[in-house]
Amino acid sequence: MPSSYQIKEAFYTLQGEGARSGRAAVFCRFSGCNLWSGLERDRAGAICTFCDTDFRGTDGPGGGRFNGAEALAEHILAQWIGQSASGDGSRGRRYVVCTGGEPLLQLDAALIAALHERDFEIAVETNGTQPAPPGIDWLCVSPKADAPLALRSGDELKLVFPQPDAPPERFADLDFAQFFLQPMDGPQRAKYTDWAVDYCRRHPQWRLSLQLHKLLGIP
Ligand SMILES: C[S@@+](CC[C@H](N)C(=O)[O-])C[C@H]1O[C@@H](n2cnc3c(N)ncnc32)[C@H](O)[C@@H]1O
Ligand SMILES: Nc1nc2[nH]cc(C(=O)O)c2c(=O)[nH]1
Ligand code: SF4
Ligand SMILES: [Mg+2]
Repeated sequence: MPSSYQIKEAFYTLQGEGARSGRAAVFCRFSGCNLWSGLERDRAGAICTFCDTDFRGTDGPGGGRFNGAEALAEHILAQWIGQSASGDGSRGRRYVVCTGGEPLLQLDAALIAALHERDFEIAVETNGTQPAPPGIDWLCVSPKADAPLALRSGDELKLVFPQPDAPPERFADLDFAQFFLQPMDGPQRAKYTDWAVDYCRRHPQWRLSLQLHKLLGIP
């Protein structure tokens, strides 16, 4: 039986965070997360309490229930409006960012194969608590203080900062190619941004990730 995927929304924009910020991508936001129900009444008691995202249900723009990997991959392809570059094909390659919610609760080998068949490079934004299927091209892990990490290597580690029980030093020796601090959005964002700037100045292993899409007012 083919898998069924629940998608909150799917949209074409620029990646706003981390090493690949500025790159055109289809964002596929999977519904549901293992660290919070997504209901405001549950937030204070959740494992992850600072989430900036509505990932409940399938009612967002481009959202829905998809029966099978082929159907979802076709839907993602339909969002891609970028032109392919001339040349050897590696420039301007199709790019999909699987996020959520927690994408690794649903992303599987069938969907990875169906996206690769459509010439997508596949990125994942994950809280790192779930094992990852093989074939992901770009893995971004964003640890949460109270959630043990199953994924301890990858392309980038992007820590929302500050988290009192998750100082950057806790992650600095893990096997990632790049390390980012992303100021926690909310009422204190300006102050946390100053703190993150200060930390990156003193610890050059870490780079600053601003959420570009919020600064620009794009999705
Ligand atoms: C909404 S999460 C979805 C993917 C996955 N569940 C995760 O946590 O990585 C996408 C990214 O937004 C970050 N994020 C969530 N809430 C944030 C906030 N209030 N301020 C800054 N970044 C935030 C997460 O840490 C993660 O890097
Ligand atoms: N433009 C844009 N970039 C993003 N990078 C990570 C996002 C996410 O919600 O996972 C996100 C998002 O929601 N929008
Ligand atoms: S783990 Fe990610 S999606 Fe889940 S509540 Fe935290 S930030 Fe939001
Ligand atoms: Mg977001």
